[in-house]
Amino acid sequence: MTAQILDGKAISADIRADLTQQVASLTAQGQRAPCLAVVLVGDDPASHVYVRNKERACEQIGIRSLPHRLDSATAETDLIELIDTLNEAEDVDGILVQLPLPAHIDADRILGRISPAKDVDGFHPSNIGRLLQRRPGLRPCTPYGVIKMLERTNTAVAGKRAVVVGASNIVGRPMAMELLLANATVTICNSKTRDLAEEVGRAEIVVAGIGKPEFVRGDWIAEGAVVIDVGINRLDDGRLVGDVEFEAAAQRASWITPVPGGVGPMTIAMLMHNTVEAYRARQV
Ligand SMILES: Nc1nc(=O)c2c([nH]1)NC[C@@H]1CN(c3ccc(C(=O)N[C@@H](CCC(=O)O)C(=O)O)cc3)C=[N+]21
Repeated sequence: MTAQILDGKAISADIRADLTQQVASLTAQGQRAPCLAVVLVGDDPASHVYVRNKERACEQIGIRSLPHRLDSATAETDLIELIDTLNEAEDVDGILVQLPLPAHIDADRILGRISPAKDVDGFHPSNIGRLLQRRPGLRPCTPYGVIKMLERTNTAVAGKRAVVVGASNIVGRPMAMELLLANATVTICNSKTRDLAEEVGRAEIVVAGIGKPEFVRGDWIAEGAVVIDVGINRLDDGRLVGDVEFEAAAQRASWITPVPGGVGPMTIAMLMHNTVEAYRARQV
């Protein structure tokens, strides 16, 4: 089998076009535009690129973006003060604090300070807890985007054997909860998993989020599996590769996501989706 490409860029564009229409109809009714506050601490060049991409997506959709670029030496107490101000601001619907934060700032404390109603990343313990209890609030963007991609393959997720490789707080764990919410039979693999090739080989849906270039070998993939690659790794030669050995996996999979142009653009689309959802939930 040779896999069909699951085109995250195209699906993301569809979702963003739909959001553009929704926002246009809100503002045509005289309502204010949704607003996303984006907080960036320090001068990590990759973070600046990501934040610029998020601002561009906002602009395209008609979401107001409110950037806060802070010095890398910013004290944790000052950042907390800013979060509190944004939590209180009537005209701010979503708050995104770009990760990673400088080492002297406790990221968990900051993420936990964001009002759950404005937590468009879906990282707040309250939103994670709601997902665990299958009454989701705002949902983590990357796993939510993966679910939207699976919908596009017309694969029924319910009853499928899904294997998530990686158990991080922002990808693996919430991904497993999303798949369980969709009634898949879910296995979460971690760095101690004994026979990873065997676990992956049983999967009808594989989601890789490990952060190691081409870590999942193509010959582990079962014939006809759907392969979702969340990894984005920049190699020394400048190439961008995922966590899956793409060419070999594509020989066996029914669907596969490319890197770039796969899950990455979906993360941004779902961030925009969450901002509009947070806006709607906050209107009277
Ligand atoms: N609070 C917070 N929320 C995040 O969601 C968050 C974050 N912090 N910190 C950094 C990571 C990373 N991330 C990406 C989103 C989109 C692409 C993306 O669209 N990538 C494109 C282009 C890749 C490239 O050329 O570099 C692609 O995969 O096709 C990548 C990475 C969001 N993150």
